[in-house]
Amino acid sequence: MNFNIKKTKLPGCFEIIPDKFEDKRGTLIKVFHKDIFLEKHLEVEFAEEYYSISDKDVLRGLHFQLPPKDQVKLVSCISGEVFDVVVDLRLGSPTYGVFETFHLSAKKASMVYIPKGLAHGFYVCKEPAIMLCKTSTVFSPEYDHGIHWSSLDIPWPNKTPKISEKDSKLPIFNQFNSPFHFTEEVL
Ligand SMILES: Cc1cn([C@H]2C[C@H](O)[C@@H](COP(=O)(O)OP(=O)(O)O[C@H]3O[C@@H](C)C(=O)[C@@H](O)[C@H]3O)O2)c(=O)[nH]c1=O
Repeated sequence: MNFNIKKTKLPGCFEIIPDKFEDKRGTLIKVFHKDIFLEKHLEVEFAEEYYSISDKDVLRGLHFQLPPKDQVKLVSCISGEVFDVVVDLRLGSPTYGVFETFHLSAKKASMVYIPKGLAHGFYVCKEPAIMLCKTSTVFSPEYDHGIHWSSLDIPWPNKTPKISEKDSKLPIFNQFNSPFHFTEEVL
């Protein structure tokens, strides 16, 4: 088995397309393989894994943890469909302030590998959307932070999504003083 690792325009951020094993019963998809990830120079030390279940029109994000609790994330949509977004917040990055979008679905099965210093969020196009997320550090509420979803003219499919009260109070990108710095290591 293998993973097709596609570069995105954001250094260190990849779309990962796993092999699909299909037979008359259905499909089997592997979302992580330590040796292959090591070979491809991807993070293998994940500290937590969780999933969220969301209805249509829900938007979660754009989230990240602040240093020193910043984290690599590996996300995939295992039910429904989402419009997924990452934003580069790394000062000195050639793509600082640039976003990348992905269409993730249970059917397509691709994943997004998100390095430290990027904000992440998604909008639910088809419910129930189940998003699986591995993180390289444990959840730390004091370091949990984000930028407002409406930052940067991201072409969200819906301009009036359902969001949490916490997300409605996040600062917009232009008012966020980024503590993240770009390092060549992610290339
Ligand atoms: C993310 C997270 C939340 N929680 C708790 C805090 C809160 O009471 C409840 C819901 O948290 P939130 O509102 O932050 O959940 P949510 O908005 O789904 O947060 C997620 O959004 C997407 C976009 C991501 O990228 C994820 O990494 C994560 O930040 O779950 C944990 O205990 N551990 C966790 O790892």
